[in-house]
Amino acid sequence: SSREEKMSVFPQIYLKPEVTEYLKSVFLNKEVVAAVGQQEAESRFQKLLTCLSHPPSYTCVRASTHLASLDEIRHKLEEELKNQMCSLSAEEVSLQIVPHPQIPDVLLLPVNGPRPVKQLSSEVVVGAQCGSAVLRGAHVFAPGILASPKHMKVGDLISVFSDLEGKCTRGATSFQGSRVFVGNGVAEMDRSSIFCTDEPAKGIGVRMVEPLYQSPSFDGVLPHLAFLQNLPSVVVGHVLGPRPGERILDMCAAPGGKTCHIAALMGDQGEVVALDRIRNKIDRIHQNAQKLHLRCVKAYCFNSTQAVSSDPAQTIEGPPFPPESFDRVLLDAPCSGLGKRPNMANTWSLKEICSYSPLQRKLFHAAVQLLKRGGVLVYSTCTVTLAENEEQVAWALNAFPCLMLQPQEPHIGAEGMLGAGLTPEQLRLLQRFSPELSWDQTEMTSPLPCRAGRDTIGFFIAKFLKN
Ligand SMILES: C[S@@+](CC[C@H](N)C(=O)[O-])C[C@H]1O[C@@H](n2cnc3c(N)ncnc32)[C@H](O)[C@@H]1O
Repeated sequence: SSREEKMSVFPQIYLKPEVTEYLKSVFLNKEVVAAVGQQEAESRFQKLLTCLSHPPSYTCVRASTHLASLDEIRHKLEEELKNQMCSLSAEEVSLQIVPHPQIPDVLLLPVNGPRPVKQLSSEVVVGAQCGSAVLRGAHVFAPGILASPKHMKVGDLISVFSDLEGKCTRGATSFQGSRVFVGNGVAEMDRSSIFCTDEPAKGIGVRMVEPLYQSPSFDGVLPHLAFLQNLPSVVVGHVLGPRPGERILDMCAAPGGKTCHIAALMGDQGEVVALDRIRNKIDRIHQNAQKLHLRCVKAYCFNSTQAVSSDPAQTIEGPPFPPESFDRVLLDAPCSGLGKRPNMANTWSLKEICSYSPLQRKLFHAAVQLLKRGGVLVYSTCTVTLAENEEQVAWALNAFPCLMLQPQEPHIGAEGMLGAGLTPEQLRLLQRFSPELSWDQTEMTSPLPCRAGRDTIGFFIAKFLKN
């Protein structure tokens, strides 16, 4: 269709063939095929592979409504971004910031793209992660640069390419492997200050002037009021529903996006305990909490599978904790991450993709023990497999008879996917963000708030009550 041509500028996400086969068997499982037919199931799977390599059509900002009203934040943001864009030509400045109709602390900004941009002969190659950030409005930071022309000088106009499979060596002068064009920019550093320094280079290396997908760059813009976060991640905080004064556990918290949201929803009253296994990621949680003026966050480096204390008289403040210590627990589990967008290539083996389920169950065990009776447990992932989502729910309901699925508020994603043996009522209680379901109906002309509920990263949320 013409929309396909307009929307799909990148090839489908590249996965190892064994991973593609596996995912196909998931999306074309017996229950799904029986319900929608072979052809529709196949079509959804192909759309999934296509939309994963493309960025969502809007940028989602979580507004610090614990510090100012949404309207104030929207006006300030408009001012800031207008200043930033004054260098662009008048017709390019069409700034539209829209509040989400169902989520009281979300502002949406449309992404303009894909735009027709001409490739130049001078080329910079960046890592895939950097390339994805550029597609979501970022400039190129020096550490992301892998290859640059031999004589690149400040002010040179260059095309930026993303290295899909991580094959480009740092410091190369050219690269012919698989890569995609993400736009044009102006070099802010010359080659020698990027590669020939004792310390790793810092700051913007290439300022994007003609990005393929254009959205305002949020680097340093109102850092205490505007936090970039994927829409489903913001939904998680609301579904957890923390209240002022409660004690909340965020078991896999770094870099703390959801932790800070939870603290903000509590008006910074109570306690949010944030754990993560990786030490240097704990600093990021502290930095984010400080940036957003939140004091009720306590972050610890800890393996959450060991977070339950066997000593019921445990009195120290930090982990491990006695059973039934928390009013609510968030398990935003480490996962295969296959829902992330844009993601043009994933070089993982099937074994790696399938390695998360046992860890998720261990974490789930600890989560259930640490939760008070009458408390709420939210389980979430940013992946699309059944094994890490609906099958984990089926397992949990069986392993912990005290758990009951709960309705979610807001519920803007689809329901759970068929194939894990859950009942229709159970599936309706689950929230699965499935961008493939509306990839070619999500007209760019349809109103932004409508698009925003569907054109998201792939994501999954389950909410339980412990009796
Ligand atoms: C999906 S990310 C969390 C994102 C975070 N909730 C946010 O919204 O910013 C999963 C995190 O789990 C952490 N992790 C993995 N295994 C863990 C374990 N056994 N205990 C604690 N944290 C773990 C990883 O280091 C990673 O930061």
